[in-house]
Amino acid sequence: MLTVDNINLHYGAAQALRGVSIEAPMGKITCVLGRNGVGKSSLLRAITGQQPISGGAIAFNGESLEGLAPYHRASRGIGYVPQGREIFPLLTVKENLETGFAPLPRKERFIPDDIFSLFPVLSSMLARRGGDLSGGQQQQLAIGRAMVTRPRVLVLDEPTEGIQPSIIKDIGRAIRYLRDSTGMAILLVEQYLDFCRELADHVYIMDRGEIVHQGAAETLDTPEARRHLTV
Ligand SMILES: Nc1ncnc2c1ncn2[C@@H]1O[C@H](COP(=O)(O)OP(=O)(O)OP(=O)(O)O)[C@@H](O)[C@H]1O
Repeated sequence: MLTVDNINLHYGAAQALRGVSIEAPMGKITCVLGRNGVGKSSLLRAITGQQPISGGAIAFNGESLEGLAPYHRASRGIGYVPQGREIFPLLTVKENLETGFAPLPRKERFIPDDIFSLFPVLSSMLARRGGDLSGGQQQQLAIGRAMVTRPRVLVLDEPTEGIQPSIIKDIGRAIRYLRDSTGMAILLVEQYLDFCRELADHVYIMDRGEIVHQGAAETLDTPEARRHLTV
């Protein structure tokens, strides 16, 4: 499992994470909910190594990730779907998927077929430029690109942001399939409560840089949980 233990994160003098601890077990979907600006992306940037932490520890299956660059964390099996997708607009869909080869040994440098079964639209658009895809198609491409790296932990930053309902359903289905077929740990941060309630095995709520609630998905319906999620 992925373990985040009591981490702090600062941007200069401003503290974005305060003593955050979460666990993302293998074969489970763990969801971190919170309003804008509470520190959800900072948590994922700490896990993927994009942003250094100023206290605490992050480990995968008991091995510390401390000091490892994002590239090395990807080789250890941490796959990342960043907020806003970060598709390369001038590369084709196929080339975007192939950027996921970077952390892989040579014999694993191929695109797994299940990406195209999950997201058939990608197979019909392999030669199209990433920048010409719709937002929903780009999100599917970003998840596909992370799958190319054969992650053991998949970390997703607001996968439903700006996406139409039918594609949100496809993305939810894909995330469930990945949990059930590969047994990977899935950690996603979201503002969209219904998406998390349907998908998550375990939820955390963040508020102002801290974890303020945790429990099964059904506990999101308690007044105390709601209070942290309403503006
Ligand atoms: N590069 C940065 N430099 C300085 N402050 C930052 C930086 N990135 C984020 N912050 C601040 O840290 C806090 C947490 O931001 P973060 O992006 O982690 O929140 P979030 O919950 O992901 O929000 P959103 O849902 O809007 O993406 C915010 O107050 C934000 O302004």
